[in-house]
Amino acid sequence: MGTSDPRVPIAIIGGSGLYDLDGLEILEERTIETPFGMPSAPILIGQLGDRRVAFLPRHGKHHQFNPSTVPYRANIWALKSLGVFWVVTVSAVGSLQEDIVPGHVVIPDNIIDKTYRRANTLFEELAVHINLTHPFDPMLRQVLIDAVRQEDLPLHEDGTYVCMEGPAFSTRAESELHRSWGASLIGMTAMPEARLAREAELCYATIALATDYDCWKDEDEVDVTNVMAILKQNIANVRRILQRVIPAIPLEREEECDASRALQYGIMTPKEAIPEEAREKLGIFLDKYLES
Ligand SMILES: CSC[C@H]1O[C@H](OP(=O)(O)O)[C@H](O)[C@@H]1O
Ligand SMILES: Nc1ncnc2[nH]cnc12
Repeated sequence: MGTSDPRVPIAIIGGSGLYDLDGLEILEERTIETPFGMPSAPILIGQLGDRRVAFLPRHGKHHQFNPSTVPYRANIWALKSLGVFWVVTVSAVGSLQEDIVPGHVVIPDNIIDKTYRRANTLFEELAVHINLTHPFDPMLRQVLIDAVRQEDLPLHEDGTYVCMEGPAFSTRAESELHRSWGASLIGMTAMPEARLAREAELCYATIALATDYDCWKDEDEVDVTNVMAILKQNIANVRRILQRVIPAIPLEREEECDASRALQYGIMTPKEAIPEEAREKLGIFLDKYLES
């Protein structure tokens, strides 16, 4: 595919245990250099029915990036450069609630960000303040909910995801604290990914698979081997959900997503004060507001 080829409207970002996508007719593996460095992996571009889909394994093909070193900004820039608008992500999460049993699917509706050593904006060279009240898009979440229901899988239709820095799992006291906040899930990757997606005016939602009860319930159970064992048992479910999600995304309703105009009222720095280099680097996001 060259630059004149049709845009790729949908992307799937795979988390732990999901390093490829089945059911796709693979068209190309695209290596994309970005102003933020290389993405986690070359991006697989494929076709499912009449829809083009990009797939990117968040932690790299060989899970070589930990949650703090994932190149989140490069990933978002690369997806934007393909013309992506709809981003569905998959994440393994710990459960903070008794009724979210390992193996259950959750479609989270909010996030508490506890990360502290990740670049958290695309816009370092200017001041941009986006609205992030609902970091997961309601319309895309509904598509995910419907797909999980059709698969008849145990589903929780909302929940707050606490994003911790990691890479170590929580202490018992932290786990109790997160529960006391009323949060449902603990994970390490939703931020800054969701925030950057919004800054890039991408519509974003997540399929979270509970893999463990974190340490508030199962002190000795939270380790990578146990998490991966649950993932292995359930990843076929996630793949089936994705097969339903891709054809169900309402491509014609982009403009109904708040994300499609997230920057409209957010750019504080006047055009004249944005350095030329930044205009070039960030033009993919800003040009529509700065031209004329
Ligand atoms: C493999 S256990 C911890 C690891 O799994 C989750 O990643 P992802 O959201 O990409 O599935 C969690 O956030 C940690 O990064
Ligand atoms: N308990 C947990 N804490 C943080 N990230 C996780 N990913 C899966 N289980 C997790």
